[in-house]
Amino acid sequence: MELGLGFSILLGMIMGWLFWWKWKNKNNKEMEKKDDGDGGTIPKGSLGWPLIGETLDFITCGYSSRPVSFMEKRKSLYGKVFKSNLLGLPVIVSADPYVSKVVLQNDGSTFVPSYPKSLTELLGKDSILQMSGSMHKRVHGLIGSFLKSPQFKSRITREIQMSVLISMENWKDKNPVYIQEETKKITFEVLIMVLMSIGPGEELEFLRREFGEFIKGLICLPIKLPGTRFHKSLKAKERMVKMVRRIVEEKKLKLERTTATESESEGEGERGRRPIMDVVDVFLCDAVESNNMQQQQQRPSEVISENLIEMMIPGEDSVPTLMTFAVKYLSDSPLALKQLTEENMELKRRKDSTAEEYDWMDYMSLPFTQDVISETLRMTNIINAVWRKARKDVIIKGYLIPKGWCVMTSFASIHLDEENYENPYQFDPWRWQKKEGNLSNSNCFTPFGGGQRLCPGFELSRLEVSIFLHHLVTRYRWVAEEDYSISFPTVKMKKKLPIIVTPISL
Ligand code: HEM
Repeated sequence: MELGLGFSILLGMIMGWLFWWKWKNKNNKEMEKKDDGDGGTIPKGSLGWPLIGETLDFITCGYSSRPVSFMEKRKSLYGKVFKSNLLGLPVIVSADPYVSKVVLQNDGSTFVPSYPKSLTELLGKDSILQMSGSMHKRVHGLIGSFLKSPQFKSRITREIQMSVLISMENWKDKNPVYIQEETKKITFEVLIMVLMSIGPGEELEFLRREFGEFIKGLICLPIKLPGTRFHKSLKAKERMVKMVRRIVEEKKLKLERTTATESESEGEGERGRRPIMDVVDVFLCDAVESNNMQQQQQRPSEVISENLIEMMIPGEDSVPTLMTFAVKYLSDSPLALKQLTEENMELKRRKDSTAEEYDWMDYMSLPFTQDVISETLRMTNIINAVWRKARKDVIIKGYLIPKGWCVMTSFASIHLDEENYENPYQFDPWRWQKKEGNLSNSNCFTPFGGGQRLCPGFELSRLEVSIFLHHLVTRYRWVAEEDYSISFPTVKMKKKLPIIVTPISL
């Protein structure tokens, strides 16, 4: 009896699989028929196994020492643009700089961001990462202009310096120093300062703890049952929203009072003088200035709080990873470390002799330091790809991307392609001085994405790393203990990069 039941289930599964396979092939053939009509062809490639597609190979390569091997294998079979099926979705993978550029530069009319379900649910419907069109353009512009403003730059330079120096102060008693942990503490402090002007203390620690809990659920099964990973993340987010909302409301009250006083005493012209200290101010002032307070009052603090929490996601892990890998590459490349130290010592001597404060430009205009950062970004591929979904059929360079399919623009494949970079696996900051061939082609270097969604934090990230490296090499010598990188699900050093530091006596 049991044998009979088992056999029936097995037969049922085989029949189901055959139907699915037949249906899928029919669908593909229909798609390919479409190719002839309008001039584009769906790229070559394989959709892999039923349901799982090529996901297993994708993940296995991700865990290996060479995560781009998934792309490399298929590039050699099908070319730089190929089709696949990943995480249950039909995908066009692009390792072609031009195709990726066209996808990234789209204004949202053809391509919209595509994220795993767990992430979209945790972010909520008003999320910046998911919005598109004119609303996205406005919010992106507001954040970008704030982060580029001279007032912000000079204030944040001082804040970052302070945070780096306080952290490094204790290092000599800490050996070994775990770079990945130390940098995470520094950059989280900076991020929260940028977003809502909260300095070290209980509130910062609360956010650090809850955010750590929240992000664990970004890539998991989106099941809301108590006890599940996803449910714990949702709860952590609720606690954060509650706290951030209080801060937003306090600031809003202050802003409303100032606005009322201004209108009574000095008139409209004075509004531009309101100091904008952080991203909360940016959002609140925008609401006032666009005379939008009424609409904003319906659910303002909630949406602003959610947006702020969501802005922590791209900023929280990426900058410390960049710092950690810069230290790793420099530890393995004594010549680069020597040149970087000389350049930074020169700046330190100049500053010490004049007793002048450092400003944004002092750090950002060190050419070799910037080359070290570019080379670290190229090799580390912190965000190795972005995903978009096609809202309609589109043809790029003769490739048809069907409506509903995703496009994965693989930055890592382009950054590690020997057609674009000679000896791509070699850490060579000097290559940026030559600026030959494809190095001058900005489509071949996109660690911060591109087009409408170009990372608004790109200069801030470079500044943070420049300040960190400056104070590291002018204060300490170090020896790195053995460690190695892992790439899945995110890039990091397996043992958090322990280093033994010795203070430099000048
Ligand atoms: C090394 C550090 C960083 C890297 C490599 C990085 C990379 C990226 C990339 C590739 C994107 C584009 C995503 C897409 O096209 O869908 C992006 C978007 C974004 N990044 Fe960064 N990021 C970094 C640091 C930061 C920091 C410090 C902040 C916060 C201040 C930040 C805030 C954002 C935001 C808000 C977006 C979304 C922009 C939009 O969709 O309009 N990022 N980042």
